[in-house]
Amino acid sequence: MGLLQAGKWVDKWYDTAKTDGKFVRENAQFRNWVTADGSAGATGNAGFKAEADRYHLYVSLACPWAHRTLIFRELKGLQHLIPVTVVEPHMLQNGWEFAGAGQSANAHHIAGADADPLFQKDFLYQLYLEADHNYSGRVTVPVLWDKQQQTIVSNESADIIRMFNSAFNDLTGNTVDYYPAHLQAEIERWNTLIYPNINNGVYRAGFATQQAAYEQAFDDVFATLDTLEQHLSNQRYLAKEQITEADWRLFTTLIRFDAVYFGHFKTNLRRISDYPAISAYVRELYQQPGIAGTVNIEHIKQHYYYSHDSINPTRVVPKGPALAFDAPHQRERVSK
Ligand SMILES: N[C@@H](CCC(=O)N[C@@H](CS)C(=O)NCC(=O)O)C(=O)O
Repeated sequence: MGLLQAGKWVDKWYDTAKTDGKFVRENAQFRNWVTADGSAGATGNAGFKAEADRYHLYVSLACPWAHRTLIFRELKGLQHLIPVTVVEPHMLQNGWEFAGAGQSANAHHIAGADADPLFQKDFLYQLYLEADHNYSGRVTVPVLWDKQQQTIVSNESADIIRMFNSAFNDLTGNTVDYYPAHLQAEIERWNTLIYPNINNGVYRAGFATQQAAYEQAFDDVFATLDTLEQHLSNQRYLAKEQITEADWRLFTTLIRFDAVYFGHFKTNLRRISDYPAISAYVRELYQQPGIAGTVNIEHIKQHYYYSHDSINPTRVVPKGPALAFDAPHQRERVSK
């Protein structure tokens, strides 16, 4: 694990020395937007028009942030417009790597990872350098690449799913809206609760290097899960009557929770399977068309347990737990 400093790869772990052992996530730096007509989006530059055979998505199947973008690619019928490349789950001294030549010592090829079809790179950091040869910062997935301008459109999943939600509608004819105007305030309210306390909350617990920082994150995670359990006991989805962006953003953390966060990140007060409403809600989302195919528990477990050797130095990957996301959910019984 490492980062780029003025275009040079440096192998070092997160620095929590200056933050009392707290993990502080760095902001994504490529923040352009694909739009229907190529006009500028909320941030970044204009010039990224929604077109077929122009954009390429790089993801890890292990990563909850990248997972959001894969889900929206499915839900919005973008599979034929935006090809996807999956990195190896083991993220080691060279960061994320592609299948094929040049693997780091210790890295094993895991089924389902791809070579880089655009540049035949070995490592994801080399793709970042194609976009900016002087880049300084973390090298993260997801990456939405523009083959025309030969640059990264965005490496921020929250933005990429909003682009996928609407920018390509004229090309796909798929107008299902996961961020509808009348629910936006409520979606934002949920995102504001769930991002720091759940999505990033499990990371704050897992990457904390001091007891107090860990315990604060742990308490935030379980206080918020209690709030969610109560809400989802009476409401089928987060924002009223329909599945929205807020549900999918929550889903990618919940689906990983019992397999990795409970053990590896020590968020172990309760499992998701101990929460009746939340666990049925996860099963309902998992059983939506196209979603099960985006969930790869093997990549998820291999990534976390094998890559983070400061947390799990033996790199032994657990066999369990048994998971039953296909079991009946019976969420139609919950009033909307
Ligand atoms: N803000 C980014 C965060 C992405 C992110 O942190 N991805 C992780 C994998 S789950 C990563 O690539 N980490 C590598 C690193 O931090 O060096 C997003 O949501 O897109």
